[in-house]
Amino acid sequence: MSSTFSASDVAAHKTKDDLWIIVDEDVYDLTKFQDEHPGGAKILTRVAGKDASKQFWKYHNEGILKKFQSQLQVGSLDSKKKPDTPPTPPATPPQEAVEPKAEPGTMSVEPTSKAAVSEPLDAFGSLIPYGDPSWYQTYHSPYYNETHAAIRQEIREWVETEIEPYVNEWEEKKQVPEAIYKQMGERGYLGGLLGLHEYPSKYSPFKPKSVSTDVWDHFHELIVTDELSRAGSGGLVWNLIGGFGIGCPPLVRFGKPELVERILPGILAGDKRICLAITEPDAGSDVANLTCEAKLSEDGKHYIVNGEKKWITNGIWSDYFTTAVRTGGEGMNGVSLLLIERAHGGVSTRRMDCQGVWSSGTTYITFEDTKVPVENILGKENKGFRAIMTNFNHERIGIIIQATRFARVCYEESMKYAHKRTTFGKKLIEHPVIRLKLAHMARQIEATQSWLDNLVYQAQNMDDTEAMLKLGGAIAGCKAQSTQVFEFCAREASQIFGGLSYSRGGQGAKVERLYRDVRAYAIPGGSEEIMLDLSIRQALRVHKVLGMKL
Ligand code: HEM
Repeated sequence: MSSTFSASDVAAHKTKDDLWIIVDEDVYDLTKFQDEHPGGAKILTRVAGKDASKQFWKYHNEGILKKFQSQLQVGSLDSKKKPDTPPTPPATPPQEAVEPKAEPGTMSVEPTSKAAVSEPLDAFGSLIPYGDPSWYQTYHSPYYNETHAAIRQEIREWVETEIEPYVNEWEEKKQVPEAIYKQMGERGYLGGLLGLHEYPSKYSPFKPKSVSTDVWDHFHELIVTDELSRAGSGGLVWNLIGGFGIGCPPLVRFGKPELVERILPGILAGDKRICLAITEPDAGSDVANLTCEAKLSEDGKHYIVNGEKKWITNGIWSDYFTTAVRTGGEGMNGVSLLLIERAHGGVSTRRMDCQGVWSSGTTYITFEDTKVPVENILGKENKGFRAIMTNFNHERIGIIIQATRFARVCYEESMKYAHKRTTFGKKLIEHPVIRLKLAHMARQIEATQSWLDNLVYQAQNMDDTEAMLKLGGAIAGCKAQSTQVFEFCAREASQIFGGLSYSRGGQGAKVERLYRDVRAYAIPGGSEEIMLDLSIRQALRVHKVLGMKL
């Protein structure tokens, strides 16, 4: 935007038929827009020709400007400085600035050894305390390095410009544009979201731009999911990675080489979609009891599949279905995993209307005499249960990452709003009752993040079998922890936003939406009740083997 104006130039456009305003030294022509302005036209005429920054920020958040800027901005004030790189606080504060004084009741302790101390990274993001994980905010971390910072920067830029401003619209339409999913492939992100120890370069036609695939690890994967979640929409995240993140890993791990070579590159490029079909109308967390049957044809070349699947994320858009079927007798030893292709025929999908995650495409599927070649089996016949269990850890880690970031979004939005909104003559942040709410949110978010980071580090350093056995319990416990924290934060944020989070859209949009998304996290992937019980049972089983003494 090259045109520059003086404040008096703008002041000349002060009528309903010629209505300009200034927001943060940028000039907007609202003449045509005023009649479609959701806040009304009259309120705009009151600030016509003037600097309306204060009024603007009272009623809107950043996303609005990003969305409308290209359409409405006509220039900037001549007083506006050219943008230069924003000053970032140094990662290590200068020596003289550090004068820690112990608060009453605290102790000042000298570090005893510097051997294990990693250098903190430069500051990134808003620096709202606890608004991002601590490694974003110049604190030390044993897990994150410059390559993690690079992928974080790349995704945040993409999400803030091309996704976040449009999320409300997409959610109402219950669909994310296909182009966004395609970009997930073209940006090389899909290949990095499989929970593998190595990036599958051989099969991925595209690679991430800012990080070499040689160093790609579980923390890069965590960051992709985490930064996507900052858009504050479970529907968006599940649309993009919900089906893929749980449906594709079993294909990669257990599929026959010819099958993997034939279909994986198209999936990783973002051209084809895959989902995981396990849950049935009568079998949710109780996987061993599923009834969808796959009978071997007389010539032994095909399975004939009949049955129903329910609450399947992305099913309506999927080309491939990683499906749990009964190939043998009752219980877990009669279950197999089969890669069913829509092209096999006999596959019907219909959208289900749900409380939350609207743009995720929750689906009811029926298989009627679907003829699947035996080559499409994933792993061995009747040994599918183990594959499903291995997959659960990856799925649950994904849920923990998302739920923890959503809790943080609720907290961050509340913190920003508490600095804007005045009640009873004081900003909300000046009321102790509001600070108490924020404190209870922050302490739980930080505790969950630390547990999550530790679990990801463990998973990174264990092989799949060890991780499945040793981490299964803790991941289940952390899943329940993260969804309860998410639920708590969504509730508290909603109380802070009041009516703004009861109506849809506007400043409370993220909080309103996330509040509706809570159950989509607390129930699937193992309900909280089952997760908590498993967290103890599984840990006891493992620690008995480790030599537990009671
Ligand atoms: C670039 C200029 C502006 C744009 C693009 C814009 C856009 C919007 C949009 C999209 C909404 C719907 C709510 C949301 O999604 O956040 C809205 C609501 C509103 N706007 Fe604006 N607006 C602009 C300027 C202003 C100004 C200068 C004022 C005040 C003087 C104002 C007052 C309001 C009010 C009161 C609401 C309703 C808020 C609510 O429902 O709580 N807007 N605006």
